[in-house]
Amino acid sequence: MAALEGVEIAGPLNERYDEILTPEALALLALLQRELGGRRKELLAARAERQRRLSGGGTLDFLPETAEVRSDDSWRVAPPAPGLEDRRVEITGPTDRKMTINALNSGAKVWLADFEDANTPLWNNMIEGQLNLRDALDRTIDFTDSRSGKSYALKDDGELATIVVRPRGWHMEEKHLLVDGEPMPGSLFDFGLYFFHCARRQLEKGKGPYYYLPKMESHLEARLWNDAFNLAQDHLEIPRGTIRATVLIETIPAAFEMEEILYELRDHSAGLNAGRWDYLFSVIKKFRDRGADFLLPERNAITMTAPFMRAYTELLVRTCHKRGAHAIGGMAAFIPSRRDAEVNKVAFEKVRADKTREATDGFDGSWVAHPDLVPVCREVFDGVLGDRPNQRDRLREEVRVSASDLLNVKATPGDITETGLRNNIDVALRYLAAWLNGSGAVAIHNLMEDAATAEISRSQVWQWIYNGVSTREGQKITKEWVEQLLDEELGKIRAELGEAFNEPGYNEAVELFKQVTLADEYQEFLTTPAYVHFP
Ligand SMILES: CC(=O)SCCNC(=O)CCNC(=O)[C@H](O)C(C)(C)COP(=O)(O)OP(=O)(O)OC[C@H]1O[C@@H](n2cnc3c(N)ncnc32)[C@H](O)[C@@H]1OP(=O)(O)O
Ligand SMILES: O=CC(=O)O
Ligand SMILES: [Mg+2]
Repeated sequence: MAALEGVEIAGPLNERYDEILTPEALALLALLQRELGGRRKELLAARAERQRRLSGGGTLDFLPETAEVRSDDSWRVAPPAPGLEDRRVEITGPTDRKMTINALNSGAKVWLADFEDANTPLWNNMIEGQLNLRDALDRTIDFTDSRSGKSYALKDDGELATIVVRPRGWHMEEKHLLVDGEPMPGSLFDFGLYFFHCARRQLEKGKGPYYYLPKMESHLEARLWNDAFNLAQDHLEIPRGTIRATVLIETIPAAFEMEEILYELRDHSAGLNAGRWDYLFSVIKKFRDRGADFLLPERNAITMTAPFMRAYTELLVRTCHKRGAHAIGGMAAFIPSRRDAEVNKVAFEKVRADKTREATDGFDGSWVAHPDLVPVCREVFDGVLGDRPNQRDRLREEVRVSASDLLNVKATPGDITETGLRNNIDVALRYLAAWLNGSGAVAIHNLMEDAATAEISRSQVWQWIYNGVSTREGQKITKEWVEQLLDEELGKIRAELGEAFNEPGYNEAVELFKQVTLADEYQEFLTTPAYVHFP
């Protein structure tokens, strides 16, 4: 349907979707795409070019052409915006109606409202998520669970978390909105719709339009975001610098450009976050064909104390605080259970230890995946921060991190075992089945799984096959063996789920799994071929 000159909506217009896809909102999206879409494509091509260099034996290093940005001590990012001074606990999660209310009520300082790792980009999820955010700001959101009869409503405004929206990354497209015949970039679609509908609503409440920016690979990608912000602010006559964005440093190339990323976004910057799961995925992806020097142990064996992970988080805190920016910690994957006291105990202990390390290292706050973990994270940061809203004054000037520290992957302790291989297969299958069914975040074996963690699982399998790796037990990992284990793991899931086993869903998951692990060519993102499965 042509909604505006050159703009076509190719998805169904369900109830209330016209409240989000208004001609004025679509005009902003078209402007963003027409002005910035070409540069987005060039930057994606630059990613591919960098990959060719890495696959050819190249390396990553701090950029000589931006040395001045790093050595110039005079610049700082903008001061924290209202609602973002104190970020000691941030809860993350998808934007369905119940989770929206639960997250806002959770007692966390910030809610990362997720259109990305924790979300399946079904058309319905994208538009209804925008409606839920707008309804939450208008306080017209409520929800009654038809099964339990439980009703949900927002607490008073003063008790709610500050909303920070995470749009999709630069690589994804929203195929249900075409501008001049081309799919709209998912990033600009999510950013633009939230900005159009909620920027003024947020300002009226004394806060602002805030974002988390995922999966960037260079400071030039940050510059593109900054230009999108200026374009959108000018278009709606909202002063430049009103938007604030926290960038996830979750790719290995971006770790070499942290300071430049802050610089590009300095008038809009709200700091950096250590997105550990995508970071691990990126390390595997970028060096997937480089043999033993870049082989990590199986995913459950890799911890934040591995030397290359410490180098990255230490550098992140140091860089942020040098520039007056917040440094926010990442996600410990342990999920509590309200039904199993032992699972709960383990989750609390693990999360407490993780948050303690972060708070001691100088982070200003951190993420949790579940409301029951909010008090754990808050207590730990209260212990370090006391009444101070953050510890940006802890400069960590003693930290020294070199390029080789960031790339020191092979010093990571741990093994590759048959159990680890089976776990990667099992988790990837279960996650893919859930994702295709519309859930982008799920608890599997008491761990939070989302797009980033699933990327690690499937990339490890591809990397082990490609590099002819043998398990600790001495068995070589081949396509044939993986296919055999795939059948076995699928059989176990079928037996465990019984009648709940969704045969067509798992068949699709298996097909996708094979596509992203057994094909000779590596797929850059699991979600790209997966998205093709949606109408
Ligand atoms: C790598 C990264 O990017 S990390 C960030 C992205 N990942 C995420 O955001 C994951 C967020 N977490 C989640 O989605 C969920 O916690 C899951 C899927 C892992 C587990 O969810 P569930 O199985 O529903 O957990 P559980 O049954 O214990 O939930 C208990 C209650 O807490 C609520 N809840 C759980 N997690 C969240 C959350 N993140 N936000 C809001 N509410 C939540 C549930 O809705 C449920 O509410 P109810 O009692 O009113 O029905
Ligand atoms: O988005 C966060 C991550 O760890 O990935
Ligand atoms: Mg991520």
